[in-house]
Amino acid sequence: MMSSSPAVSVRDLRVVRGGREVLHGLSFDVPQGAVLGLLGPSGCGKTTLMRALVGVQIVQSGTVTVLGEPAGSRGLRRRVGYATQSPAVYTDLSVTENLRYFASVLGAPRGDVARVIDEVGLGRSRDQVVATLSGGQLNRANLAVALLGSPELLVLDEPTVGLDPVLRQELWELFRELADRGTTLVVSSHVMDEAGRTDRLLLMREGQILADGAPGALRERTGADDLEGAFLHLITERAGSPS
Ligand SMILES: Nc1ncnc2c1ncn2[C@@H]1O[C@H](COP(=O)(O)OP(=O)(O)OP(=O)(O)O)[C@@H](O)[C@H]1O
Repeated sequence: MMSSSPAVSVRDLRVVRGGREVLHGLSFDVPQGAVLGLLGPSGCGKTTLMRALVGVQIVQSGTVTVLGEPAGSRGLRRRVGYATQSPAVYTDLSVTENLRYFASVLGAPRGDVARVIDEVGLGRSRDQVVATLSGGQLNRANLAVALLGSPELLVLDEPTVGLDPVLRQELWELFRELADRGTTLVVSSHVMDEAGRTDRLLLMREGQILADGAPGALRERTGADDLEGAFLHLITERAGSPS
C-alpha cells in the first residue's frame, strides 16, 4: 500500500544555472514506494532536478520537500541515497574497500557491505581494484554506495547507462524489489524502453514537465503504441497549443 503523504513534493521549482533559468517552475509529487522515471533528452534538466531533490542545488524559488523535510536538511542525510552519473568511488581501492569506507562515513551497518555487493551483482569482483572494472561494473559499484544504509529515497542518475540488456533488466528488478519494500526511487534515463518499468513517468523537455502519469495512461492519452510515440505526440501537441 502506498502511504498518503508523498515521499517527494515539489512546488513551482525554478533553478538558474550559468545565468539562465533551466527549470521553469516544476510541480509534482512522488508517492512513497513508487518508482518514478525521469525521462527527457540530454540537457532538459534531469540532473538539475535530482540535485534539487538531494539538496545540493541552489534554487531560485519554489519548495522541495523530501520525506516531510526541506530537501538537504541534516536529518535527511542518511535517509536519502544519491548516485551521480560520474562514479564517486575511489579507483585505487577495491570494491569492498570502497564500500567499507563509505559505510563508515555514512554510519551504515558493516553488514551492509556484503548485502549491497550482492544486490548489484558484483560478488565476483568484490576484491577487484575499481580502476580495473568495466564501465558497467563501475556503474554498479557506484550504485552500491547509494544503497548503503537502506535509504528511504534513492535518487539515481542514469544508473543503467552502458549496461547490457541483461544487467539492465536485473537492475530494474532490484529497483522493483526495493520499491516493494517501501523505498521510493527516482531514476533518470534517456532510454524509452526503460520507462515502461516505472510506476510514474515524468517526461521532461527544456526545463518543463511535458507529462506526469503512469506509463500506460500516457500511452492511452496520446493514442501511441509505445512511449517514444507518446513522447513525440506530446511534443507536437505542446508545439501546436498557444502558451
Ligand atoms: N554547472 C553548470 N553551469 C551552467 N549551466 C549548467 C551547468 N550544469 C548544467 N547546466 C545547464 O543546465 C541545463 C540542464 O542540465 P542537466 O545536466 O540538468 O540536464 P540533463 O537532462 O541531466 O542532461 P543529461 O541527460 O545530458 O545529463 C542544460 O542546459 C545545461 O547546459
